[in-house]
Amino acid sequence: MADFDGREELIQVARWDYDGEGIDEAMLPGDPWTAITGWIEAARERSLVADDVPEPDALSVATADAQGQPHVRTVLMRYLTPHGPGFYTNLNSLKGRDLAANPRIAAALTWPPMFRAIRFTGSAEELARDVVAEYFRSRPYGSRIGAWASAQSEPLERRAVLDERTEHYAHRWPDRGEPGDVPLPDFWGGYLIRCDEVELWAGRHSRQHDRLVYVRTAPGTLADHDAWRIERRQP
Ligand SMILES: Cc1cc2nc3c(=O)[nH]c(=O)nc-3n(C[C@H](O)[C@H](O)[C@H](O)COP(=O)(O)O)c2cc1C
Repeated sequence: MADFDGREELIQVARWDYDGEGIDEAMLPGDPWTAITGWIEAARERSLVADDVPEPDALSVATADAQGQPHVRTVLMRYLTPHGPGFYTNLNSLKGRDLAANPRIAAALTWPPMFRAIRFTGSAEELARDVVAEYFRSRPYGSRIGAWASAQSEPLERRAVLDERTEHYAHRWPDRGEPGDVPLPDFWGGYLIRCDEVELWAGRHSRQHDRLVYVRTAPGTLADHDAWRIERRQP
Protein backbone atom coordinates (compact mmCIF):
# COMPACT_ATOMS: atom_id res chain seq x y z
CA MET A 1 0.00 0.00 0.00
CA ALA A 2 1.22 3.50 -0.77
CA ASP A 3 2.26 5.39 2.34
CA PHE A 4 0.07 8.48 2.33
CA ASP A 5 -3.17 9.72 3.78
CA GLY A 6 -5.60 9.06 0.95
CA ARG A 7 -8.03 11.70 2.19
CA GLU A 8 -5.47 14.46 1.66
CA GLU A 9 -4.41 13.12 -1.71
CA LEU A 10 -7.89 12.77 -3.21
CA ILE A 11 -7.99 14.69 -6.46
CA GLN A 12 -11.07 16.82 -6.96
CA VAL A 13 -12.27 16.22 -10.49
CA ALA A 14 -15.32 17.02 -12.49
CA ARG A 15 -17.31 13.80 -12.68
CA TRP A 16 -18.94 12.95 -15.97
CA ASP A 17 -21.60 10.33 -16.28
CA TYR A 18 -20.88 8.25 -19.38
CA ASP A 19 -24.12 8.10 -21.23
CA GLY A 20 -23.04 6.39 -24.44
CA GLU A 21 -25.33 4.15 -26.44
CA GLY A 22 -23.68 1.01 -25.15
CA ILE A 23 -23.37 -2.24 -27.04
CA ASP A 24 -26.24 -4.58 -27.84
CA GLU A 25 -25.01 -8.18 -28.20
CA ALA A 26 -27.78 -8.89 -30.67
CA MET A 27 -26.32 -6.27 -33.01
CA LEU A 28 -22.69 -7.37 -32.51
CA PRO A 29 -21.12 -9.08 -35.54
CA GLY A 30 -19.58 -12.52 -35.02
CA ASP A 31 -16.14 -11.27 -36.08
CA PRO A 32 -14.14 -8.48 -34.46
CA TRP A 33 -13.11 -6.99 -37.82
CA THR A 34 -16.61 -5.75 -38.71
CA ALA A 35 -17.10 -4.43 -35.16
CA ILE A 36 -13.81 -2.53 -34.86
CA THR A 37 -13.79 -1.09 -38.37
CA GLY A 38 -17.29 0.28 -37.75
CA TRP A 39 -16.13 2.06 -34.61
CA ILE A 40 -12.87 3.26 -36.16
CA GLU A 41 -14.75 4.67 -39.15
CA ALA A 42 -17.16 6.43 -36.80
CA ALA A 43 -14.24 7.99 -34.87
CA ARG A 44 -12.53 9.10 -38.09
CA GLU A 45 -15.78 10.61 -39.36
CA ARG A 46 -16.25 12.44 -36.07
CA SER A 47 -12.72 13.84 -36.29
CA LEU A 48 -13.73 15.51 -39.57
CA VAL A 49 -16.87 17.16 -38.25
CA ALA A 50 -16.16 17.78 -34.54
CA ASP A 51 -13.04 19.09 -32.80
CA ASP A 52 -13.15 16.66 -29.87
CA VAL A 53 -11.47 13.66 -31.56
CA PRO A 54 -8.43 15.32 -33.15
CA GLU A 55 -6.45 12.11 -33.64
CA PRO A 56 -8.80 9.12 -33.95
CA ASP A 57 -5.90 6.75 -34.75
CA ALA A 58 -3.88 7.54 -31.61
CA LEU A 59 -3.01 4.13 -30.22
CA SER A 60 -1.64 3.61 -26.70
CA VAL A 61 0.86 0.75 -26.89
CA ALA A 62 2.13 -1.18 -23.88
CA THR A 63 5.21 -3.39 -23.99
CA ALA A 64 7.30 -4.94 -21.25
CA ASP A 65 11.00 -5.72 -21.10
CA ALA A 66 12.57 -9.06 -20.16
CA GLN A 67 12.32 -8.13 -16.46
CA GLY A 68 8.60 -7.40 -16.80
CA GLN A 69 8.96 -3.62 -16.53
CA PRO A 70 6.05 -2.16 -18.56
CA HIS A 71 6.39 0.85 -20.86
CA VAL A 72 3.51 2.66 -22.49
CA ARG A 73 3.46 5.30 -25.20
CA THR A 74 1.19 6.60 -27.94
CA VAL A 75 1.75 5.90 -31.62
CA LEU A 76 -0.41 6.25 -34.71
CA MET A 77 -2.27 3.21 -35.96
CA ARG A 78 -1.10 3.39 -39.56
CA TYR A 79 -1.75 -0.26 -40.42
CA LEU A 80 -5.10 -2.00 -40.15
CA THR A 81 -6.01 -5.21 -41.96
CA PRO A 82 -7.87 -8.36 -40.89
CA HIS A 83 -4.45 -9.63 -39.71
CA GLY A 84 -4.49 -6.95 -37.03
CA PRO A 85 -3.74 -3.33 -36.24
CA GLY A 86 -0.17 -2.07 -36.54
CA PHE A 87 2.13 0.90 -36.33
CA TYR A 88 5.47 2.16 -37.61
CA THR A 89 8.47 3.08 -35.52
CA ASN A 90 12.20 2.79 -34.96
CA LEU A 91 13.02 -0.90 -34.44
CA ASN A 92 15.88 -0.01 -32.06
CA SER A 93 13.67 2.19 -29.87
CA LEU A 94 12.73 1.18 -26.35
CA LYS A 95 9.52 -0.42 -27.65
CA GLY A 96 11.54 -2.25 -30.33
CA ARG A 97 13.98 -3.56 -27.74
CA ASP A 98 11.11 -4.58 -25.44
CA LEU A 99 9.42 -6.47 -28.27
CA ALA A 100 12.65 -8.23 -29.28
CA ALA A 101 12.89 -9.57 -25.72
CA ASN A 102 9.18 -10.11 -25.17
CA PRO A 103 6.72 -9.97 -28.08
CA ARG A 104 3.63 -9.74 -25.86
CA ILE A 105 1.84 -6.45 -26.45
CA ALA A 106 -1.35 -4.59 -25.58
CA ALA A 107 -2.81 -1.50 -27.21
CA ALA A 108 -5.86 0.73 -26.91
CA LEU A 109 -7.73 3.24 -29.02
CA THR A 110 -9.67 5.59 -26.73
CA TRP A 111 -12.29 8.10 -27.79
CA PRO A 112 -13.59 9.69 -24.57
CA PRO A 113 -16.15 12.03 -26.21
CA MET A 114 -17.73 8.97 -27.85
CA PHE A 115 -17.65 6.93 -24.62
CA ARG A 116 -15.82 4.24 -26.56
CA ALA A 117 -12.52 2.36 -26.45
CA ILE A 118 -11.07 -0.68 -28.17
CA ARG A 119 -8.40 -2.82 -26.50
CA PHE A 120 -6.14 -5.25 -28.33
CA THR A 121 -4.08 -7.93 -26.58
CA GLY A 122 -1.68 -10.26 -28.34
CA SER A 123 1.79 -10.68 -29.76
CA ALA A 124 3.73 -8.29 -31.96
CA GLU A 125 5.22 -9.38 -35.24
CA GLU A 126 7.42 -7.24 -37.47
CA LEU A 127 5.66 -6.02 -40.60
CA ALA A 128 7.08 -7.29 -43.90
CA ARG A 129 9.76 -5.03 -45.39
CA ASP A 130 7.77 -4.39 -48.58
CA VAL A 131 4.80 -3.18 -46.51
CA VAL A 132 7.13 -0.91 -44.49
CA ALA A 133 8.82 0.38 -47.66
CA GLU A 134 5.51 1.29 -49.26
CA TYR A 135 4.39 3.20 -46.16
CA PHE A 136 7.78 4.92 -45.78
CA ARG A 137 7.58 6.22 -49.34
CA SER A 138 4.18 7.77 -48.57
CA ARG A 139 5.53 9.83 -45.65
CA PRO A 140 6.38 13.53 -46.05
CA TYR A 141 10.03 14.25 -46.87
CA GLY A 142 10.72 15.75 -43.42
CA SER A 143 9.45 12.63 -41.66
CA ARG A 144 11.60 10.37 -43.85
CA ILE A 145 14.72 12.43 -43.09
CA GLY A 146 13.68 12.57 -39.43
CA ALA A 147 13.65 8.77 -39.27
CA TRP A 148 17.35 8.79 -40.19
CA ALA A 149 18.23 11.64 -37.84
CA SER A 150 16.71 10.21 -34.67
CA ALA A 151 18.18 7.25 -32.80
CA GLN A 152 14.80 7.04 -31.09
CA SER A 153 14.80 6.58 -27.30
CA GLU A 154 18.58 7.18 -26.97
CA PRO A 155 19.82 10.09 -24.82
CA LEU A 156 20.31 13.37 -26.70
CA GLU A 157 22.90 15.78 -25.36
CA ARG A 158 21.32 18.88 -26.87
CA ARG A 159 18.51 19.68 -29.33
CA ALA A 160 21.15 21.18 -31.64
CA VAL A 161 22.69 17.73 -32.17
CA LEU A 162 19.40 16.46 -33.61
CA ASP A 163 19.15 19.54 -35.85
CA GLU A 164 22.70 18.92 -37.11
CA ARG A 165 21.94 15.29 -37.83
CA THR A 166 18.76 16.29 -39.68
CA GLU A 167 20.74 18.77 -41.77
CA HIS A 168 23.39 16.14 -42.46
CA TYR A 169 20.86 13.66 -43.88
CA ALA A 170 18.92 16.34 -45.75
CA HIS A 171 22.20 17.28 -47.46
CA ARG A 172 22.89 13.63 -48.25
CA TRP A 173 19.41 13.02 -49.69
CA PRO A 174 17.97 16.33 -50.91
CA ASP A 175 14.23 16.74 -51.42
CA ARG A 176 13.57 15.96 -55.08
CA GLY A 177 9.86 15.68 -54.51
CA GLU A 178 9.97 11.94 -55.14
CA PRO A 179 8.88 9.14 -52.79
CA GLY A 180 12.21 7.35 -53.36
CA ASP A 181 14.54 10.26 -52.66
CA VAL A 182 15.22 9.05 -49.09
CA PRO A 183 16.07 5.35 -48.65
CA LEU A 184 14.30 3.26 -46.04
CA PRO A 185 16.55 2.83 -42.98
CA ASP A 186 17.14 -0.79 -41.93
CA PHE A 187 16.32 0.21 -38.35
CA TRP A 188 12.91 1.64 -39.23
CA GLY A 189 9.91 -0.63 -39.52
CA GLY A 190 6.59 -1.59 -38.08
CA TYR A 191 4.72 -4.07 -35.95
CA LEU A 192 1.51 -5.95 -36.48
CA ILE A 193 -0.48 -6.89 -33.38
CA ARG A 194 -1.66 -10.49 -33.74
CA CYS A 195 -4.64 -10.36 -31.42
CA ASP A 196 -5.75 -12.97 -28.90
CA GLU A 197 -8.42 -10.66 -27.51
CA VAL A 198 -10.22 -7.62 -28.84
CA GLU A 199 -12.41 -5.70 -26.42
CA LEU A 200 -15.07 -3.15 -27.24
CA TRP A 201 -15.77 -0.88 -24.27
CA ALA A 202 -18.74 1.44 -24.20
CA GLY A 203 -19.29 3.86 -21.32
CA ARG A 204 -22.74 3.72 -19.72
CA HIS A 205 -24.48 5.58 -16.91
CA SER A 206 -23.31 5.16 -13.29
CA ARG A 207 -20.17 3.33 -14.43
CA GLN A 208 -22.25 0.32 -15.54
CA HIS A 209 -20.32 0.10 -18.77
CA ASP A 210 -20.63 -2.49 -21.50
CA ARG A 211 -17.57 -4.63 -22.19
CA LEU A 212 -17.77 -7.18 -24.97
CA VAL A 213 -14.61 -9.16 -25.62
CA TYR A 214 -13.82 -11.26 -28.66
CA VAL A 215 -11.66 -14.11 -27.35
CA ARG A 216 -9.67 -16.15 -29.84
CA THR A 217 -10.69 -19.83 -29.97
CA ALA A 218 -8.86 -20.90 -33.16
CA PRO A 219 -6.29 -19.61 -35.65
CA GLY A 220 -7.70 -17.11 -38.15
CA THR A 221 -7.91 -13.43 -38.96
CA LEU A 222 -10.00 -10.79 -37.25
CA ALA A 223 -12.54 -11.24 -40.04
CA ASP A 224 -12.91 -14.97 -39.47
CA HIS A 225 -16.22 -15.77 -37.70
CA ASP A 226 -15.06 -19.21 -36.62
CA ALA A 227 -11.98 -18.02 -34.77
CA TRP A 228 -13.71 -16.07 -31.97
CA ARG A 229 -16.23 -16.31 -29.20
CA ILE A 230 -17.79 -13.27 -27.54
CA GLU A 231 -17.69 -12.83 -23.78
CA ARG A 232 -19.37 -10.07 -21.79
CA ARG A 233 -17.28 -8.84 -18.85
CA GLN A 234 -18.21 -6.88 -15.76
CA PRO A 235 -17.48 -3.19 -15.92
C1 LIG B 1 -0.22 11.42 -31.01
C2 LIG B 1 1.15 10.77 -31.04
C3 LIG B 1 1.51 9.99 -32.12
C4 LIG B 1 2.76 9.37 -32.18
N1 LIG B 1 3.02 8.53 -33.20
C5 LIG B 1 4.16 7.81 -33.20
C6 LIG B 1 4.39 6.80 -34.18
O1 LIG B 1 3.53 6.53 -35.05
N2 LIG B 1 5.55 6.11 -34.13
C7 LIG B 1 6.49 6.35 -33.16
O2 LIG B 1 7.54 5.68 -33.17
N3 LIG B 1 6.31 7.28 -32.21
C8 LIG B 1 5.16 8.01 -32.20
N4 LIG B 1 4.94 8.94 -31.22
C9 LIG B 1 5.98 9.13 -30.18
C10 LIG B 1 5.87 8.03 -29.11
O3 LIG B 1 4.83 8.34 -28.20
C11 LIG B 1 7.18 7.80 -28.34
O4 LIG B 1 7.63 9.02 -27.79
C12 LIG B 1 8.29 7.22 -29.20
O5 LIG B 1 7.79 6.23 -30.09
C13 LIG B 1 9.38 6.60 -28.34
O6 LIG B 1 8.82 5.59 -27.53
P1 LIG B 1 9.73 4.47 -26.82
O7 LIG B 1 10.95 5.19 -26.28
O8 LIG B 1 8.87 3.92 -25.73
O9 LIG B 1 10.08 3.45 -27.86
C14 LIG B 1 3.71 9.59 -31.14
C15 LIG B 1 3.35 10.39 -30.06
C16 LIG B 1 2.08 10.96 -30.00
C17 LIG B 1 1.70 11.78 -28.79
